[in-house]
Amino acid sequence: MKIIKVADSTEMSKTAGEMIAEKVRANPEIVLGLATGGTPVGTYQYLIEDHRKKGTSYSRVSSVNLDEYIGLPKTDPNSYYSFMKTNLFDHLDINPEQTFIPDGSAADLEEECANYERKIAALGGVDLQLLGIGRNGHIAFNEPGTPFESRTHVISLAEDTIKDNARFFSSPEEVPTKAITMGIATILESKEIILLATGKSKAEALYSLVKGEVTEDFPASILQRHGNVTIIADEDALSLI
Ligand SMILES: O=P(O)(O)OC[C@H]1O[C@](O)(CO)[C@@H](O)[C@@H]1O
Repeated sequence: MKIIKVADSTEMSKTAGEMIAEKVRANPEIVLGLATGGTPVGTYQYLIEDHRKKGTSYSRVSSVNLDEYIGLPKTDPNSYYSFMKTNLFDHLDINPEQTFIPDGSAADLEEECANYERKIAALGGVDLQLLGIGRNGHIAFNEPGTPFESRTHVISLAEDTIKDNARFFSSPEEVPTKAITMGIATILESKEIILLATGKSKAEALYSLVKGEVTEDFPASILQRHGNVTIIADEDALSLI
């Protein structure tokens, strides 16, 4: 694993944004795997600025998102569909029909999971996957205990995750308790992974990710077995390493 230590979240966003924009310019048909949460927002702002100033084009890029809440309509500001439109897609020249997010309102969720896997396969897999990390070690919404061989599936969110994500909602009771998430095996098939983290609250998680035992109790630990992972994190998040 390659670790890039930066001063703060602004520098992290710039470093990650530059890497991603460069890869898009090198391969205009790249398949990007995209993440939500607070951490990647600055990176998306960098990509938008780079698109405006340098003209990096996303017209032939495809994207697949990691996860989506179940039970929120797409139009809800807290759905990841809305998050991606607001924070990224509406500001790029990406074709909305080439952006894929699991449908958390699908009538048949199992079928939706199988369809999502088929979509990723039809795109030829993910070239570059952006990841955040939960304090409990989740990647996407793969909570502790999720099998490493899992593919896109429905998951019940851990109490910790509901508490952590309550900051985006008016109250913890409004946080959905279930989600569709790409599986761990699905994520591991990405050709390249960039994981972002900032702040002291992620320091223990980064320690376990880099130095801990590879165990399903800490899903992100499996990244030790992937051959092309770059962690971009600030000094606080890397303070235990
Ligand atoms: O970036 P944040 O908001 O700390 O979230 C970390 C992780 O948690 C999630 O938001 C899911 O809870 C992921 O999408 C993200 O990678």
